[in-house]
Amino acid sequence: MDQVVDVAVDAFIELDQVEKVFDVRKKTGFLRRERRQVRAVDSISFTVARGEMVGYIGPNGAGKSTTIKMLTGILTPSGGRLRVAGIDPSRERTKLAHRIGVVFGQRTTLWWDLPLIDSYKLMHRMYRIPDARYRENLDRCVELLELADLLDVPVRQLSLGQRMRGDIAAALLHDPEVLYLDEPTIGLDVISKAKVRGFLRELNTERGTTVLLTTHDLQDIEQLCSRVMVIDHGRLMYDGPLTGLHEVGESERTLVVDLERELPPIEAAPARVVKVEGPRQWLAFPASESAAALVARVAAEYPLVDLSVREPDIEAVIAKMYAGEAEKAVS
Ligand SMILES: Nc1ncnc2c1ncn2[C@@H]1O[C@H](COP(=O)(O)OP(=O)(O)OP(=O)(O)O)[C@@H](O)[C@H]1O
Repeated sequence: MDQVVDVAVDAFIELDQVEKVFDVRKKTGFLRRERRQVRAVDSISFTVARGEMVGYIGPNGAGKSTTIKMLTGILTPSGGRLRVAGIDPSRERTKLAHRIGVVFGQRTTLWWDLPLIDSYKLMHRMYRIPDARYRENLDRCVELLELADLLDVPVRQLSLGQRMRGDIAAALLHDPEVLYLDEPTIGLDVISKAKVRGFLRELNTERGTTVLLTTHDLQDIEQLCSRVMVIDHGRLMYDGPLTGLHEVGESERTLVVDLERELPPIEAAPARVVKVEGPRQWLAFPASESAAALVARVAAEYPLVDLSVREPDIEAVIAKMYAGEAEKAVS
C-alpha cells in the first residue's frame, strides 16, 4: 500500500498533486491560431476530514471552480490523484453524485419555468430518494430555509436570495455527505446572507455534513469555517485558520466615520486615517484588533453621526500576503 492510501483513512476529500491543464486555441490572424496551455490547477495537495467546513478562496481565475468541477467529476484531472469518499470522481461520477451536493451561486439547478416544488419532485425521482427520507429532508429544508410560501412559485419569479435558498434545499434532498458551495451568498442582501449562513452552520453541526465553500466574502469564512485554503494561479498558497491568514497578510479593516463637521484627522492609534473627504474619515486598523473597542474610543472623543466597518476583501489580503513573502525573501 502506498503512502497516499494510508493518509486516506481519515480523509474524506483527498487531493495529491492534482493538476488541470486546459488547451486553449487563440485566433491570432485570418487563418492562424495559437495553441496555449492554461495551468488552471497546478499540483495541489490537501485533505479534508469528514465533517470539516473549509473555505476555498482566491482571486478571479485562481482555479477554484476548476477544482470543484474535478471534485464532482465534471472535469478529469490532467495529473495527480483525487478521491472523494474513496471514489475517483471522474471514473464513477454517477455513483459519487448520490453522495455529494453542489450549489453554484451563479447558476441554478432548478427548472426555471416550474414551481419550486416540481423541481424537488423531479429530484426525488432522479436520485431515487426513499419517500420517507425525501419527505423528512424536504420538511426540514422548508422549515429552516423558510421556503413554505415559495414552493408553488415558478423559479423564474423568485428573488436571488429565495432562489439560492431553493437551490441549497435541492442540493440536500438526497442527504449528501459532502456539499460544495460555489459563492452561495453572492448578490444576497444582509438578511438572506445571515439565513444561508445560519442554515449551513446547523447542517454542519447537526448532520456532520462536510462542506467546501468557495466565496469572495470573507465574512462567510469568518462565520462558518475554522480552516481556509487560499489558491492563486492554480497553486495552494495557504492552508490554516483565518486568523493566521490575517497575520500572514497583516490585513486591515476600515472604520468609516461621519463626523458632525470637518475636523483634523482622528487620532486613535493603532488605527490611522487613510482618507478624508469633508466630514467623512476612513481609518485603517489591524483586522486582528477589536472594532468595538476602536468605535468606543472614537465615539467618546469625537462628534459621530454615523459609522460602518468594512472587512478587507480577499484580493487585498492575498496581495498583502505576497508583499509579506517578498519582504521575507529580500531580508
Ligand atoms: N474550460 C476551460 N477552458 C480553458 N480555460 C479554462 C477553462 N475553465 C477555466 N479555465 C481557465 O482556468 C483558470 C482558472 O479558472 P477557474 O474558473 O477555475 O477560476 P476561479 O478561481 O473559479 O475564478 P472565479 O473566481 O473568477 O470564478 C482561468 O485562467 C480560466 O480562464
